[in-house]
Amino acid sequence: MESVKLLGSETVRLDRSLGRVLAEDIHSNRDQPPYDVSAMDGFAIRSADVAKVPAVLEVVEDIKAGGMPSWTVQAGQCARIMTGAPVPQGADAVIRVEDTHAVSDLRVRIDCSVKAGNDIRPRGESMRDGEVVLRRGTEITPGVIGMLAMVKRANVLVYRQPRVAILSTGDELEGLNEPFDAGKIPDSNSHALMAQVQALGIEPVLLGIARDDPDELRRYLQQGLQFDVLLVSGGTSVGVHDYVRPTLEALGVQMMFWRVAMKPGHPVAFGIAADACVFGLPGNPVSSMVCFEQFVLPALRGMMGNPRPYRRTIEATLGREVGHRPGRTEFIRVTLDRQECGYVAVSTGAQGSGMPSSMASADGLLVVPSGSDGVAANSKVTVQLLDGTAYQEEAGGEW
Ligand SMILES: Nc1nc2c(c(=O)[nH]1)N[C@H]1C(S)=C(S)[C@@H](COP(=O)(O)OP(=O)(O)OC[C@H]3O[C@@H](n4cnc5c(N)ncnc54)[C@H](O)[C@@H]3O)O[C@H]1N2
Ligand code: MOO
Repeated sequence: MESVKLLGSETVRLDRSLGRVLAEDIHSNRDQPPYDVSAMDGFAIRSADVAKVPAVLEVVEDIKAGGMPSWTVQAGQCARIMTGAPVPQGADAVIRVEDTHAVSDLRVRIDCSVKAGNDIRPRGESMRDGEVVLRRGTEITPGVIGMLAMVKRANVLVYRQPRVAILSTGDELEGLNEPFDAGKIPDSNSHALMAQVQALGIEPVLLGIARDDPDELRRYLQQGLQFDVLLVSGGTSVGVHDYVRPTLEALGVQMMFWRVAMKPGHPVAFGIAADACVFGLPGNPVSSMVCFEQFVLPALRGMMGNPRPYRRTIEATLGREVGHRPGRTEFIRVTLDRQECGYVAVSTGAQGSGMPSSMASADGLLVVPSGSDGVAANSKVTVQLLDGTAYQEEAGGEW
Protein backbone atom coordinates (compact mmCIF):
# COMPACT_ATOMS: atom_id res chain seq x y z
CA MET A 1 0.00 0.00 0.00
CA GLU A 2 2.99 2.30 0.60
CA SER A 3 4.23 1.62 -2.93
CA VAL A 4 1.04 2.44 -4.81
CA LYS A 5 0.44 6.03 -5.81
CA LEU A 6 -2.74 8.03 -5.54
CA LEU A 7 -3.71 8.81 -9.14
CA GLY A 8 -4.64 12.26 -10.46
CA SER A 9 -8.18 13.54 -10.79
CA GLU A 10 -10.68 14.04 -13.60
CA THR A 11 -14.18 15.46 -14.01
CA VAL A 12 -16.95 12.95 -14.68
CA ARG A 13 -20.68 13.21 -15.17
CA LEU A 14 -22.74 12.54 -12.06
CA ASP A 15 -24.40 9.54 -13.72
CA ARG A 16 -20.98 7.97 -14.38
CA SER A 17 -19.58 8.62 -10.92
CA LEU A 18 -20.91 5.70 -8.85
CA GLY A 19 -18.09 3.94 -6.99
CA ARG A 20 -15.56 6.70 -7.63
CA VAL A 21 -14.04 8.86 -4.89
CA LEU A 22 -14.49 12.63 -4.59
CA ALA A 23 -11.33 14.63 -5.28
CA GLU A 24 -12.93 17.88 -4.05
CA ASP A 25 -14.97 19.12 -1.10
CA ILE A 26 -18.59 19.69 -2.05
CA HIS A 27 -20.39 22.80 -0.79
CA SER A 28 -24.10 23.35 -0.53
CA ASN A 29 -25.38 26.13 -2.80
CA ARG A 30 -28.62 26.90 -0.91
CA ASP A 31 -30.49 26.31 2.33
CA GLN A 32 -32.38 23.04 2.29
CA PRO A 33 -35.27 23.24 2.81
CA PRO A 34 -35.38 26.84 1.55
CA TYR A 35 -37.96 27.84 4.22
CA ASP A 36 -39.71 26.23 7.16
CA VAL A 37 -41.80 23.44 5.62
CA SER A 38 -44.35 20.96 6.83
CA ALA A 39 -43.13 17.42 7.51
CA MET A 40 -46.66 16.01 7.23
CA ASP A 41 -49.91 16.33 5.33
CA GLY A 42 -52.18 18.12 7.81
CA PHE A 43 -52.91 21.59 9.17
CA ALA A 44 -50.63 24.50 10.03
CA ILE A 45 -51.89 25.85 13.35
CA ARG A 46 -50.98 28.12 16.28
CA SER A 47 -50.01 25.75 19.11
CA ALA A 48 -51.72 28.08 21.65
CA ASP A 49 -55.04 27.36 19.85
CA VAL A 50 -54.80 23.65 20.63
CA ALA A 51 -53.60 23.94 24.24
CA LYS A 52 -57.12 22.79 25.11
CA VAL A 53 -58.69 20.11 22.91
CA PRO A 54 -60.89 19.39 21.13
CA ALA A 55 -60.64 22.78 19.39
CA VAL A 56 -62.48 23.76 16.18
CA LEU A 57 -60.47 25.98 13.80
CA GLU A 58 -61.36 27.86 10.63
CA VAL A 59 -59.44 26.67 7.50
CA VAL A 60 -58.30 29.84 5.67
CA GLU A 61 -56.40 28.31 2.72
CA ASP A 62 -54.78 25.25 1.11
CA ILE A 63 -50.99 25.28 0.72
CA LYS A 64 -49.41 22.81 -1.70
CA ALA A 65 -45.74 21.85 -2.00
CA GLY A 66 -44.46 24.27 -4.63
CA GLY A 67 -47.05 26.92 -3.69
CA MET A 68 -46.67 29.86 -1.29
CA PRO A 69 -49.05 30.84 1.55
CA SER A 70 -50.96 34.07 1.04
CA TRP A 71 -52.50 34.50 4.51
CA THR A 72 -51.22 34.98 8.01
CA VAL A 73 -52.83 32.44 10.33
CA GLN A 74 -54.68 34.33 13.08
CA ALA A 75 -56.01 33.06 16.40
CA GLY A 76 -58.70 30.43 15.79
CA GLN A 77 -57.49 29.82 12.22
CA CYS A 78 -55.40 27.21 10.41
CA ALA A 79 -54.27 26.33 6.87
CA ARG A 80 -54.50 22.94 5.17
CA ILE A 81 -50.91 22.07 4.28
CA MET A 82 -49.12 19.35 2.30
CA THR A 83 -45.81 17.67 3.14
CA GLY A 84 -42.98 19.92 1.92
CA ALA A 85 -45.15 23.07 1.62
CA PRO A 86 -44.02 26.31 3.31
CA VAL A 87 -45.46 26.97 6.76
CA PRO A 88 -47.54 30.21 6.70
CA GLN A 89 -46.89 33.28 8.87
CA GLY A 90 -48.62 33.06 12.24
CA ALA A 91 -48.55 29.26 12.41
CA ASP A 92 -45.94 27.63 14.66
CA ALA A 93 -46.81 23.93 14.36
CA VAL A 94 -48.29 21.32 12.06
CA ILE A 95 -50.75 18.68 13.09
CA ARG A 96 -51.16 15.49 11.05
CA VAL A 97 -54.46 15.01 9.23
CA GLU A 98 -54.91 11.71 11.16
CA ASP A 99 -55.18 13.71 14.41
CA THR A 100 -57.97 15.93 13.06
CA HIS A 101 -61.59 15.59 12.05
CA ALA A 102 -63.29 17.59 9.27
CA VAL A 103 -66.39 19.37 10.61
CA SER A 104 -67.11 21.02 7.23
CA ASP A 105 -65.05 22.18 4.24
CA LEU A 106 -63.97 25.26 6.16
CA ARG A 107 -63.83 23.96 9.71
CA VAL A 108 -61.67 21.29 11.30
CA ARG A 109 -61.67 19.81 14.78
CA ILE A 110 -58.27 19.18 16.34
CA ASP A 111 -58.20 16.28 18.79
CA CYS A 112 -54.74 16.54 20.33
CA SER A 113 -52.40 19.24 21.59
CA VAL A 114 -48.95 19.77 20.07
CA LYS A 115 -45.95 21.91 20.99
CA ALA A 116 -44.60 24.78 18.89
CA GLY A 117 -42.36 23.39 16.13
CA ASN A 118 -44.26 20.11 15.86
CA ASP A 119 -43.76 18.47 12.42
CA ILE A 120 -42.04 21.55 11.01
CA ARG A 121 -38.71 21.06 9.20
CA PRO A 122 -36.88 24.34 9.77
CA ARG A 123 -35.17 26.17 6.93
CA GLY A 124 -31.63 24.79 6.37
CA GLU A 125 -32.26 21.64 8.43
CA SER A 126 -30.79 19.33 5.74
CA MET A 127 -28.01 21.66 4.61
CA ARG A 128 -27.01 25.31 4.92
CA ASP A 129 -25.88 27.50 2.05
CA GLY A 130 -22.09 27.38 1.72
CA GLU A 131 -21.41 24.57 4.18
CA VAL A 132 -19.24 21.58 3.19
CA VAL A 133 -21.67 18.71 2.79
CA LEU A 134 -19.25 16.07 1.44
CA ARG A 135 -15.51 15.82 1.99
CA ARG A 136 -12.80 14.98 -0.51
CA GLY A 137 -12.08 11.25 -0.17
CA THR A 138 -15.74 10.24 0.09
CA GLU A 139 -16.67 7.15 -1.92
CA ILE A 140 -19.60 7.89 -4.20
CA THR A 141 -22.48 5.62 -3.17
CA PRO A 142 -26.12 6.00 -4.24
CA GLY A 143 -26.70 8.08 -1.08
CA VAL A 144 -23.82 10.39 -2.02
CA ILE A 145 -25.20 10.71 -5.57
CA GLY A 146 -28.46 11.90 -4.02
CA MET A 147 -26.63 14.60 -2.07
CA LEU A 148 -24.61 15.66 -5.13
CA ALA A 149 -27.84 16.03 -7.10
CA MET A 150 -29.29 18.03 -4.21
CA VAL A 151 -26.50 20.58 -4.64
CA LYS A 152 -26.96 20.44 -8.44
CA ARG A 153 -23.62 18.90 -9.31
CA ALA A 154 -24.07 17.53 -12.84
CA ASN A 155 -20.28 16.96 -12.94
CA VAL A 156 -17.88 16.09 -10.14
CA LEU A 157 -14.14 15.95 -9.70
CA VAL A 158 -13.07 12.38 -8.80
CA TYR A 159 -9.81 10.47 -8.61
CA ARG A 160 -8.84 8.81 -11.85
CA GLN A 161 -9.23 5.06 -12.25
CA PRO A 162 -6.11 3.01 -12.87
CA ARG A 163 -5.68 1.60 -16.36
CA VAL A 164 -5.36 -2.13 -15.78
CA ALA A 165 -3.91 -4.78 -18.13
CA ILE A 166 -4.29 -8.53 -17.61
CA LEU A 167 -1.90 -11.12 -19.04
CA SER A 168 -1.96 -14.90 -18.77
CA THR A 169 1.18 -16.94 -19.32
CA GLY A 170 1.80 -20.58 -20.18
CA ASP A 171 2.23 -22.90 -23.18
CA GLU A 172 -0.56 -25.11 -21.86
CA LEU A 173 -3.24 -22.42 -22.06
CA GLU A 174 -6.07 -22.27 -24.58
CA GLY A 175 -7.86 -18.97 -25.13
CA LEU A 176 -11.64 -18.67 -24.87
CA ASN A 177 -12.03 -18.31 -28.65
CA GLU A 178 -9.28 -20.75 -29.68
CA PRO A 179 -10.21 -24.18 -31.09
CA PHE A 180 -10.91 -26.87 -28.51
CA ASP A 181 -7.92 -29.03 -27.63
CA ALA A 182 -8.56 -31.69 -24.96
CA GLY A 183 -4.89 -31.60 -23.94
CA LYS A 184 -4.92 -27.91 -23.02
CA ILE A 185 -5.99 -25.87 -19.99
CA PRO A 186 -8.59 -23.16 -20.66
CA ASP A 187 -7.37 -19.68 -19.72
CA SER A 188 -9.89 -18.93 -17.00
CA ASN A 189 -7.69 -16.55 -15.01
CA SER A 190 -7.87 -13.72 -17.55
CA HIS A 191 -11.63 -13.73 -17.34
CA ALA A 192 -12.02 -14.21 -13.59
CA LEU A 193 -9.50 -11.43 -12.95
CA MET A 194 -11.21 -9.21 -15.51
CA ALA A 195 -14.48 -9.65 -13.64
CA GLN A 196 -12.83 -8.89 -10.30
CA VAL A 197 -11.51 -5.65 -11.79
CA GLN A 198 -14.87 -4.84 -13.40
CA ALA A 199 -16.59 -5.31 -10.04
CA LEU A 200 -14.61 -2.24 -8.92
CA GLY A 201 -16.03 -0.27 -11.84
CA ILE A 202 -12.82 -0.44 -13.86
CA GLU A 203 -12.73 -1.75 -17.45
CA PRO A 204 -9.43 -3.64 -17.84
CA VAL A 205 -7.68 -4.64 -21.07
CA LEU A 206 -6.96 -8.32 -21.75
CA LEU A 207 -3.54 -8.67 -23.36
CA GLY A 208 -4.00 -12.36 -24.10
CA ILE A 209 -1.72 -15.32 -23.47
CA ALA A 210 2.06 -15.14 -23.54
CA ARG A 211 3.78 -18.45 -24.26
CA ASP A 212 6.63 -19.67 -22.05
CA ASP A 213 9.19 -18.05 -24.31
CA PRO A 214 11.39 -15.30 -22.84
CA ASP A 215 11.22 -13.05 -25.92
CA GLU A 216 7.47 -13.33 -26.34
CA LEU A 217 6.94 -12.82 -22.61
CA ARG A 218 9.21 -9.79 -22.68
CA ARG A 219 7.16 -8.18 -25.48
CA TYR A 220 3.91 -8.77 -23.65
CA LEU A 221 5.26 -7.51 -20.33
CA GLN A 222 6.67 -4.40 -22.01
CA GLN A 223 3.20 -3.69 -23.40
CA GLY A 224 1.64 -4.32 -19.98
CA LEU A 225 4.00 -1.88 -18.29
CA GLN A 226 2.42 0.93 -20.31
CA PHE A 227 -0.60 0.60 -18.00
CA ASP A 228 -0.88 1.81 -14.40
CA VAL A 229 -1.35 -1.74 -13.17
CA LEU A 230 -0.35 -5.02 -14.78
CA LEU A 231 -1.75 -8.32 -13.54
CA VAL A 232 0.19 -11.35 -14.77
CA SER A 233 -0.98 -14.83 -13.87
CA GLY A 234 1.16 -17.95 -13.96
CA GLY A 235 4.89 -18.40 -14.15
CA THR A 236 5.58 -16.83 -10.74
CA SER A 237 6.81 -19.99 -9.03
CA VAL A 238 10.20 -21.71 -9.16
CA GLY A 239 9.79 -23.93 -12.26
CA VAL A 240 12.50 -23.65 -14.91
CA HIS A 241 9.96 -21.99 -17.25
CA ASP A 242 8.72 -19.53 -14.64
CA TYR A 243 10.22 -16.51 -16.43
CA VAL A 244 7.88 -13.80 -15.20
CA ARG A 245 9.94 -12.35 -12.36
CA PRO A 246 13.36 -12.42 -14.06
CA THR A 247 11.87 -10.87 -17.19
CA LEU A 248 10.18 -8.12 -15.18
CA GLU A 249 13.47 -7.41 -13.43
CA ALA A 250 15.25 -7.24 -16.77
CA LEU A 251 12.67 -4.64 -17.81
CA GLY A 252 13.58 -2.49 -14.81
CA VAL A 253 10.83 -3.53 -12.43
CA GLN A 254 11.90 -3.43 -8.81
CA MET A 255 10.45 -6.50 -7.10
CA MET A 256 9.09 -5.47 -3.70
CA PHE A 257 8.13 -8.95 -2.53
CA TRP A 258 7.86 -12.51 -3.74
CA ARG A 259 6.34 -15.42 -1.81
CA VAL A 260 4.00 -14.72 1.05
CA ALA A 261 3.21 -17.10 3.92
CA MET A 262 -0.34 -17.63 2.73
CA LYS A 263 -2.38 -20.49 1.30
CA PRO A 264 -3.37 -20.45 -1.48
CA GLY A 265 -1.23 -17.88 -3.25
CA HIS A 266 2.21 -18.57 -1.83
CA PRO A 267 4.25 -17.58 -4.95
CA VAL A 268 2.61 -14.14 -5.35
CA ALA A 269 4.99 -11.38 -6.43
CA PHE A 270 4.75 -7.59 -6.53
CA GLY A 271 6.97 -5.05 -8.19
CA ILE A 272 7.05 -1.39 -9.17
CA ALA A 273 8.33 0.40 -12.24
CA ALA A 274 8.54 4.15 -12.90
CA ASP A 275 4.86 4.54 -13.83
CA ALA A 276 3.38 1.14 -13.21
CA CYS A 277 3.04 -1.60 -10.67
CA VAL A 278 2.92 -5.31 -11.41
CA PHE A 279 1.30 -8.16 -9.58
CA GLY A 280 2.61 -11.64 -10.39
CA LEU A 281 -0.34 -13.82 -9.47
CA PRO A 282 0.08 -17.57 -9.06
CA GLY A 283 -1.32 -19.58 -11.98
CA ASN A 284 -3.72 -21.77 -10.03
CA PRO A 285 -7.18 -20.27 -10.60
CA VAL A 286 -8.15 -20.00 -6.94
CA SER A 287 -4.73 -18.67 -5.96
CA SER A 288 -4.90 -15.83 -8.45
CA MET A 289 -8.37 -14.81 -7.30
CA VAL A 290 -7.50 -14.99 -3.59
CA CYS A 291 -4.33 -12.94 -4.20
CA PHE A 292 -6.44 -10.41 -6.08
CA GLU A 293 -8.65 -10.05 -3.00
CA GLN A 294 -5.70 -9.67 -0.62
CA PHE A 295 -3.38 -7.44 -2.63
CA VAL A 296 -4.77 -6.13 -5.91
CA LEU A 297 -8.18 -4.96 -4.69
CA PRO A 298 -6.82 -2.81 -1.83
CA ALA A 299 -4.16 -1.39 -4.16
CA LEU A 300 -6.69 -0.45 -6.86
CA ARG A 301 -9.06 1.12 -4.32
CA GLY A 302 -6.17 2.99 -2.71
CA MET A 303 -5.01 4.36 -6.08
CA MET A 304 -8.54 5.68 -6.65
CA GLY A 305 -8.31 7.63 -3.39
CA ASN A 306 -10.54 5.36 -1.36
CA PRO A 307 -9.80 5.72 2.35
CA ARG A 308 -11.40 2.31 2.93
CA PRO A 309 -9.40 0.03 0.66
CA TYR A 310 -9.91 -3.29 2.44
CA ARG A 311 -12.69 -5.81 2.29
CA ARG A 312 -14.99 -5.94 5.29
CA THR A 313 -14.58 -8.85 7.71
CA ILE A 314 -17.26 -10.24 9.97
CA GLU A 315 -17.25 -12.62 12.90
CA ALA A 316 -19.00 -15.92 12.25
CA THR A 317 -19.44 -19.29 13.90
CA LEU A 318 -17.69 -22.18 12.19
CA GLY A 319 -20.26 -24.80 11.11
CA ARG A 320 -17.85 -27.66 10.43
CA GLU A 321 -14.28 -28.10 11.69
CA VAL A 322 -11.40 -27.29 9.36
CA GLY A 323 -7.90 -28.71 9.51
CA HIS A 324 -4.77 -26.57 9.23
CA ARG A 325 -1.02 -27.13 9.41
CA PRO A 326 0.79 -24.23 11.11
CA GLY A 327 3.00 -22.08 8.88
CA ARG A 328 0.83 -20.03 6.51
CA THR A 329 -2.29 -17.91 6.86
CA GLU A 330 -5.00 -19.84 5.05
CA PHE A 331 -8.00 -18.44 3.20
CA ILE A 332 -10.71 -21.08 3.17
CA ARG A 333 -13.63 -20.44 0.85
CA VAL A 334 -16.87 -20.58 2.81
CA THR A 335 -20.58 -20.00 2.44
CA LEU A 336 -22.28 -17.83 5.03
CA ASP A 337 -25.73 -18.61 6.37
CA ARG A 338 -27.55 -16.18 8.57
CA GLN A 339 -28.97 -17.99 11.60
CA GLU A 340 -30.28 -16.90 14.98
CA CYS A 341 -26.78 -16.96 16.54
CA GLY A 342 -25.38 -14.83 13.69
CA TYR A 343 -23.53 -16.00 10.60
CA VAL A 344 -22.47 -19.63 10.26
CA ALA A 345 -19.51 -20.30 7.96
CA VAL A 346 -19.12 -23.65 6.21
CA SER A 347 -16.32 -24.65 3.84
CA THR A 348 -17.37 -24.86 0.18
CA GLY A 349 -15.73 -28.29 -0.08
CA ALA A 350 -12.48 -29.42 -1.70
CA GLN A 351 -10.06 -26.52 -1.20
CA GLY A 352 -7.36 -27.31 -3.77
CA SER A 353 -6.08 -24.14 -5.42
CA GLY A 354 -6.97 -25.64 -8.80
CA MET A 355 -10.63 -26.16 -7.77
CA PRO A 356 -12.47 -23.14 -9.16
CA SER A 357 -15.79 -24.46 -7.81
CA SER A 358 -14.61 -23.67 -4.28
CA MET A 359 -14.45 -20.01 -5.25
CA ALA A 360 -17.55 -19.93 -7.45
CA SER A 361 -19.85 -20.87 -4.57
CA ALA A 362 -18.10 -18.83 -1.85
CA ASP A 363 -19.55 -15.87 0.06
CA GLY A 364 -16.30 -15.19 1.87
CA LEU A 365 -12.83 -16.25 2.84
CA LEU A 366 -12.40 -17.73 6.30
CA VAL A 367 -9.07 -16.47 7.65
CA VAL A 368 -7.17 -19.21 9.52
CA PRO A 369 -4.18 -17.65 11.36
CA SER A 370 -0.81 -19.12 10.40
CA GLY A 371 -0.15 -20.55 13.87
CA SER A 372 -3.44 -22.45 14.07
CA ASP A 373 -3.45 -26.25 14.05
CA GLY A 374 -7.09 -26.50 13.03
CA VAL A 375 -10.35 -24.85 14.02
CA ALA A 376 -13.10 -26.79 15.84
CA ALA A 377 -16.78 -26.54 14.89
CA ASN A 378 -18.65 -23.76 16.77
CA SER A 379 -15.48 -21.65 17.15
CA LYS A 380 -15.71 -17.93 16.48
CA VAL A 381 -13.92 -17.16 13.21
CA THR A 382 -13.16 -14.17 11.02
CA VAL A 383 -14.55 -14.16 7.48
CA GLN A 384 -13.52 -11.69 4.82
CA LEU A 385 -16.55 -10.94 2.66
CA LEU A 386 -16.48 -11.30 -1.12
CA ASP A 387 -19.66 -9.26 -1.43
CA GLY A 388 -22.23 -7.72 0.85
CA THR A 389 -25.45 -9.72 0.66
CA ALA A 390 -26.91 -12.70 2.53
CA TYR A 391 -29.52 -15.39 2.29
CA GLN A 392 -32.74 -14.54 4.04
CA GLU A 393 -32.98 -15.94 7.54
CA GLU A 394 -35.41 -18.86 7.77
CA ALA A 395 -36.46 -18.03 4.22
CA GLY A 396 -40.09 -18.80 3.51
CA GLY A 397 -39.61 -18.08 -0.18
CA GLU A 398 -37.02 -19.24 -2.66
CA TRP A 399 -34.55 -16.44 -2.04
N1 LIG B 1 8.72 -26.52 -6.41
C1 LIG B 1 7.66 -25.74 -6.20
N2 LIG B 1 6.64 -25.82 -7.04
C2 LIG B 1 5.55 -25.07 -6.83
C3 LIG B 1 5.50 -24.20 -5.72
C4 LIG B 1 6.60 -24.12 -4.87
O1 LIG B 1 6.62 -23.35 -3.89
N3 LIG B 1 7.66 -24.89 -5.16
N4 LIG B 1 4.39 -23.48 -5.50
C5 LIG B 1 3.15 -24.05 -6.01
C6 LIG B 1 2.07 -23.14 -5.86
S1 LIG B 1 1.53 -22.89 -4.29
C7 LIG B 1 1.44 -22.57 -6.94
S2 LIG B 1 0.07 -21.55 -6.67
C8 LIG B 1 1.88 -22.77 -8.28
C9 LIG B 1 1.92 -21.41 -8.98
O2 LIG B 1 2.83 -21.44 -9.96
P1 LIG B 1 2.92 -20.41 -11.14
O3 LIG B 1 2.46 -19.08 -10.74
O4 LIG B 1 4.27 -20.52 -11.68
O5 LIG B 1 1.82 -20.94 -12.16
P2 LIG B 1 1.97 -22.00 -13.32
O6 LIG B 1 2.97 -23.03 -12.93
O7 LIG B 1 2.13 -21.30 -14.57
O8 LIG B 1 0.54 -22.63 -13.26
C10 LIG B 1 0.04 -23.33 -12.14
C11 LIG B 1 -1.27 -24.03 -12.51
O9 LIG B 1 -2.23 -23.08 -12.87
C12 LIG B 1 -2.69 -23.28 -14.19
N5 LIG B 1 -2.90 -22.00 -14.86
C13 LIG B 1 -1.92 -21.12 -15.14
N6 LIG B 1 -2.44 -20.05 -15.77
C14 LIG B 1 -3.75 -20.26 -15.89
C15 LIG B 1 -4.81 -19.53 -16.46
N7 LIG B 1 -4.59 -18.34 -17.04
N8 LIG B 1 -6.06 -20.02 -16.40
C16 LIG B 1 -6.27 -21.23 -15.80
N9 LIG B 1 -5.29 -21.98 -15.24
C17 LIG B 1 -4.05 -21.51 -15.29
C18 LIG B 1 -1.60 -24.04 -14.85
O10 LIG B 1 -2.03 -24.76 -15.93
C19 LIG B 1 -1.09 -24.91 -13.71
O11 LIG B 1 -1.93 -26.06 -13.58
O12 LIG B 1 3.14 -23.36 -8.30
C20 LIG B 1 3.26 -24.51 -7.45
N10 LIG B 1 4.50 -25.16 -7.68
O1 MOO C 1 -0.31 -21.14 -3.10
MO1 MOO C 1 -0.64 -22.28 -4.31
O2 MOO C 1 -1.50 -20.97 -4.54
O3 MOO C 1 -1.43 -23.16 -2.97
O4 MOO C 1 -1.68 -23.25 -5.19
